[in-house]
Amino acid sequence: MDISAVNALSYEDFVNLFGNVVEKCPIITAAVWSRRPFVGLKALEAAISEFIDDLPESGKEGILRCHPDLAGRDLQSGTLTRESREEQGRAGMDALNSVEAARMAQLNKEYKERFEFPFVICARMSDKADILRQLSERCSNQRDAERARGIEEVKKICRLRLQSLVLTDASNKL
Ligand SMILES: NC(=O)N[C@H]1NC(=O)NC1=O
Repeated sequence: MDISAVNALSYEDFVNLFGNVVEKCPIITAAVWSRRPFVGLKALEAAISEFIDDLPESGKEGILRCHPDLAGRDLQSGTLTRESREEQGRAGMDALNSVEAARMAQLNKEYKERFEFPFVICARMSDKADILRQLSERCSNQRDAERARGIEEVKKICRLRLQSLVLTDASNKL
């Protein structure tokens, strides 16, 4: 799918296709449609980043709170979004042994108690050992730094989701 095809999409089709590039935040996609025409995929990505950066801190925390825990309840009950299921699966989150699963659950809980939003990391750029290590390390960060770090991870997830949609045949579903 080239950028002229992206620019030609109605807002309904645009939101259908790109609505989950930021997890469970289709409002972001719906808002950036107004920024067409995009000169390329990077410009679309930049428009999403700018929208996020312009939000108040509470809005950024809201985005983080829309993310499911890694190896959490949604994964166990099969209620993850398709994108999140693939990402968590690739990082081995669906194949933790009982010791790893207990550690992940405990650290996710500690993280949420400390920051009041979930730990977010771009799972496709990590593996389970790295995720556990970073989760443990990031638990001792300051809240502001951790909010900013989580948002940087959201942007990495978004970039990879956009690339998979535009550079593969997924867009043929339109
Ligand atoms: N909590 C969290 O990081 N969730 C995610 N990360 C990712 O790459 N996909 C997700 O759903």
